[in-house]
Amino acid sequence: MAAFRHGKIWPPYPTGKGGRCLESHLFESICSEKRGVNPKTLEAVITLAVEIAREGREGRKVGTLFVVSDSQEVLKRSRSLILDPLFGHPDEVKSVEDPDMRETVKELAQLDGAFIVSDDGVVLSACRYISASAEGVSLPLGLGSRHMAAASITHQTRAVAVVVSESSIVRVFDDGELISEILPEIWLFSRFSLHLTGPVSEETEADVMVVSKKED
Ligand SMILES: Nc1ncnc2c1ncn2[C@@H]1O[C@H](COP(=O)(O)OP(=O)(O)OP(=O)(O)O)[C@@H](O)[C@H]1O
Repeated sequence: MAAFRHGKIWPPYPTGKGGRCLESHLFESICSEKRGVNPKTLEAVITLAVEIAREGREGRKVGTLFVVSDSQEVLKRSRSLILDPLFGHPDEVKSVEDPDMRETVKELAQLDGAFIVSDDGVVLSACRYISASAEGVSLPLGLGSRHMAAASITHQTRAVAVVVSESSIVRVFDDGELISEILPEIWLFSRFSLHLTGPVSEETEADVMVVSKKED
């Protein structure tokens, strides 16, 4: 079972085989204090998102969305698509750093909708439809409704959103803007098109590339 321990993804990928372990400082520039969300929670969510993008589920690609922090405002701007599978479970078992919870999230990620994660790292709700208005949000062309929901909710609240695209790219949104694209190894061997525009920085480690918008 994969786990997030001491700032590392462990065991290495693919799960159960020999290989590398991804040091968490690859995500440090994304998870800085200036995002206004708990950096430890954001890092755990991004690491989980990269795991989902790389592993998929039962041989299939999986896409999903995490909305991190400002959870009361995010809950107000979203609704359950089905009876919430996380409802009624104590917060102690719903930490995004807990290996059992991470496996549960990977299973639930196959369902429609978003996960809502509190600033202190509790996965509060799953399968949420985000109904934030897209007014004033400009998204790079070619991204669909999951990405629009991520951009919109971060425009309307103080949350940061992490999208796992079914095309195995992880994208991070803050303040209604795409701020980072994370490419697992499959993309590094082929042509890929980034949606970030303007000056960007690139970091590569253990077959993961992080491309981030350069801060002003
Ligand atoms: N407002 C929303 N809130 C939560 N989830 C959404 C919302 N809109 C779409 N989704 C989810 O995104 C899924 C894919 O939609 P779509 O293909 O339009 O998105 P996309 O941005 O192109 O994502 P991908 O790159 O994964 O295909 C939907 O099946 C649904 O589960």
